[in-house]
Amino acid sequence: MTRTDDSRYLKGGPVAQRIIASVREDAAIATAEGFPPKLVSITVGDIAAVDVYVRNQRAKAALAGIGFEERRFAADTTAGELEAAIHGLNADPRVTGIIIQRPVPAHIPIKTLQAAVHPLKDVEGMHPASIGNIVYNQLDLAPCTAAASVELLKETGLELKGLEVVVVGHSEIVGKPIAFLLMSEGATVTVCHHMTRSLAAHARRADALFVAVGKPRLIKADMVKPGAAVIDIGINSEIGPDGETRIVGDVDTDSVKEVASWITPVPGGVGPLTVAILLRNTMVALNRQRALYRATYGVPDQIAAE
Ligand SMILES: Nc1nc(=O)c2c([nH]1)NC[C@@H]1CN(c3ccc(C(=O)N[C@@H](CCC(=O)O)C(=O)O)cc3)C=[N+]21
Repeated sequence: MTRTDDSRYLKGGPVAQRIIASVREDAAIATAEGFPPKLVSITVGDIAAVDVYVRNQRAKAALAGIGFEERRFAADTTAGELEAAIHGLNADPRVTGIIIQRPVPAHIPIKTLQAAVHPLKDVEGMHPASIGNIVYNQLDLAPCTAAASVELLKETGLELKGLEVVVVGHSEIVGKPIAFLLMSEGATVTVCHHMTRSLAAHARRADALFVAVGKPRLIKADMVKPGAAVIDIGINSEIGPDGETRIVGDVDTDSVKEVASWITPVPGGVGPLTVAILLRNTMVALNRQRALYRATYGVPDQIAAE
């Protein structure tokens, strides 16, 4: 089977546009009903990798009709001060979702911060209660990058039930949630990491290979099964041959695209979809909050009838 280069590329942009268009409709309805969605981003210190993400969040939130507010804290802010700020946002009914941009400075325990976000406002899906939902097969709100990666695999049309999947990288924010999402979809999942003995032997068995470790060109053509789908989640910046800084993933795209049937480009693959999923998660969170509001206060008709 011969395919053009372009048909091998699994691009995130078109899928992201579809999701954002649907979020935009839902956000307009919710706003008209008196529940405007609003996302608050928390950044601690100055990190270039976070800047790109926040810039895209702001732009896409505006497109979708979701309010966006950025709270920037100095690198020497204490964990206590950040927790207090999060508690304030939890209590503010105008705030739908809170996202803590990672990484945070080393003196801040990220898990404590993530756990401080009220589970109903956890649009990142990183609270222990949210991760627990994934384990229990409730998949409507998952960590954004993981959900984006799985969404792109679905674009291939491959049957996930029984699919041999290998995930390289076992981070809490990407690798582990991908493994749980795919297990819930019926895939057979192997998770590899820095202690794995033969990465190549595992990777070569995969019908779908997910890579999220932060090592440029870790995955070469001889580690990929012919016809596989390769989802590259790495974001590494390096100096290109022209002396300019460029972003590359964890996969040696030029060689792997000759072997794989599908490959996500970096940039233009998982990244744009990650932002779209964050906005979709914000609407899921809003709907959960509205359901709780209704359950607590009832609908006007019911109250009048009592
Ligand atoms: N709590 C938390 N959750 C995250 O998911 C998270 C984070 N912190 N910290 C930073 C990293 C990085 N990240 C990106 C997401 C999308 C693009 C993105 O949209 N990239 C586009 C455009 C790049 C560009 O505009 O240059 C692309 O790949 O095509 C980039 C980076 C999420 N992260």
